[in-house]
Amino acid sequence: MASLSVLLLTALAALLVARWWWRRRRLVALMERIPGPFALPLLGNTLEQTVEHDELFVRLNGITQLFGRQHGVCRTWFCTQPYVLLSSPDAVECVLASNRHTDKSDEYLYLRPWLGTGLLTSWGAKWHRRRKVLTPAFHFRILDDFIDVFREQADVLADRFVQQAEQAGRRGFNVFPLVTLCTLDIICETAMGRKVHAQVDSESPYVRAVYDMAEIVLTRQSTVWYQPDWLFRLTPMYRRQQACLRDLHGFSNKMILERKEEFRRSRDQRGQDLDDDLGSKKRLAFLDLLIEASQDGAVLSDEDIREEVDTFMFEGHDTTSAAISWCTFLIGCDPHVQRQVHAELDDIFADDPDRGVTMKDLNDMKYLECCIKEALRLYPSVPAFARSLREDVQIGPYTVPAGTTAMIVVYMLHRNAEVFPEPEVFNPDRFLPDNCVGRHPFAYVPFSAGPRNCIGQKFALLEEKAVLSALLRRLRFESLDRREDLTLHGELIIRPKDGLRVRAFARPHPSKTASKTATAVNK
Ligand code: HEM
Repeated sequence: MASLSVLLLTALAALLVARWWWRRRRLVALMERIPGPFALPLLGNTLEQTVEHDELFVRLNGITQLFGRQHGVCRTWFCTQPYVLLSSPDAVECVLASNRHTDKSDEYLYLRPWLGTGLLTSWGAKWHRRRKVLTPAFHFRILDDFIDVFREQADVLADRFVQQAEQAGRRGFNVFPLVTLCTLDIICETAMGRKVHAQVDSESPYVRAVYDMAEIVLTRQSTVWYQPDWLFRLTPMYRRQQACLRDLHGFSNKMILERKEEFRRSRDQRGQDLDDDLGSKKRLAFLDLLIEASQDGAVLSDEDIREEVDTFMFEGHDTTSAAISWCTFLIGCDPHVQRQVHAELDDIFADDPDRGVTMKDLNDMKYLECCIKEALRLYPSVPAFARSLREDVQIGPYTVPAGTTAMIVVYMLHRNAEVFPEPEVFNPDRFLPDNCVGRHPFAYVPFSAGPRNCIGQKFALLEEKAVLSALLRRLRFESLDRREDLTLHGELIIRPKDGLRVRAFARPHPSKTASKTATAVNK
C-alpha cells in the first residue's frame, strides 16, 4: 500500500514537472535564440551570479559587453527566471518608450515592506492614479520654495568640508558619507517638513534604519535563500528588518499626524484653502501637498501618504548623494574642467561673492550642469533597473517572451562608443547644446525615460547644483584616487567600495570686481 502511494505521488510530481516544462517550452526556445552564457538546467547562471556585489556588477557588465555587442541584447538566467540585459539605445527604447511595459520586476518586491506600493513599486491603474496626483508636487513653483533648504544644508556641508580639509590635510578625506548626510537632511526637510540634523547627529535611529533597510533589500535581491518570504522570516535578518520598519514607519506616521494636525489648525484659523498659500507665506513639504491632495482620505489614505513619503525618502537621497559625490570627484580629477566651473561661479556671483544662491543663479550654471550630466553618464546613480514584461517584445532580431525580466544596464548603455566617442573620458562638453543635437533620445537615461521616468529629476538637478556650487565657491578639489583603481559596488546605487578621497583647499575670496570671464556656454 505504502509503495503504491509513493508510486502515485512520484507519478503526480512527474506529471506536474512535465506540465510546467511543456508550458515553458516556447519561452525557453525563444530565450535560447538570444546570445548569452551557457546555462545549467534549473539553476541557469545562478552559480556565476551568487558572488559579492562588486563582482556581480563586473560580471553583469562583462556579459553585456561580450554577448550584447551586436544588438545590445543578451540573456541570462537566475534559476528558472529569464533575464534580458539591454544596453543599446534602440533596445532600451523598445521597453522604456512603451506604455505596456511599465510593471516593475520581482526585485522591487523586497522594497514593499518599507515602501508598500508607492509610486516606485506600484503598477497598473494604481500607479497611473498616483502619478497624476503626485506630478503637481514637483511643479517649479514648489521647487522654488525648496531652494532655501538646499542652500542652508549645502552651507552646513561646505563648513564640514572646510573642517575636514583642515584636519585631514594632504591625506584627504572621503566625500561620500558627508554628502549622504547632507542629502538626507535635505530630503527629510523637503519631504516631511522636519529637520533631522543628520549632518550633526548621524547616529539618529531614523538615519541608521534608512541605511540598514537599503542593505537588507540588496542582500535579498542577490541571495537566493533570502528570497522566499517564508524562509526569510526564519532568519535574524527578518528580525532586523522588522526593527528598522518600526523606526522608519514610526517616524513617518508621527510626521503625518503632526503635519495633518498643523494643516487642520492653520486651515481653521485662516478659513481658507491651502491652495491660496502655495509659494507665498509658508514653505510646504511634499507631505503637506499630499495631505492636501488626500482630500481628507477620499483620494489618499494615511497609509497611501506614508507610502509616498517613504518612497521620496528612499529614492530622493542616496541617488542625489551618489551624483554629487561622483561629480565632485570627477571635477577634482580634471584641473581644466575645474577652472571653468570656478570661472562660471565667480562670474555669477561677481556682484556679491558672499550672497546666497537663487533659482536664477542655478539656472545660469550651464557649465556645471554639463559636468553633472557627464558625471551621471559615467556613474549613473541607478546603474541598472528592471521591468517585468507582460507581453512579447520584439527587440532587434529577437522576440523576447512575456514573463522575462528586462534589465536596462544604464552603466553600459552610457559607454556606447558610437554615441559617446572615447566613452571613459570625462568630457562635460558632450552636453553642450550643440553637441546633443541628433543624439538618440534613449542613449542617455540616468533618470530612466518614457512614462515611468524619474518624477524627481528637476528637484535632483537643482539640489545637485545648489550643493556643488556651495562647495566649489569655497573650495578647490584634488582627487586622490585614480579612476582605474576604484572598485565599484553596483548596488541599488553605484558606489565606490572604498569611498572617493579628495584633498580640498580653500579658494581665495573672489574680489567684487572679479573678471567677467564668461565660459563658452554662457555666451
Ligand atoms: C540624481 C538623482 C536621481 C536619479 C539618478 C534618479 C533616477 C531614477 C531612475 C533611474 C528611476 C527609474 C527607476 C525604475 O524604473 O526602477 C527613478 C524613479 C523615481 N524617482 Fe528618481 N532619481 C533621482 C532623484 C530623485 C529624487 C530627488 C526623487 C524625489 C524627491 C526621486 C523620486 C523618484 C520616484 C518617486 C520614482 C518612481 C517614478 C515612477 O515610477 O513613476 N528621484 N529615479
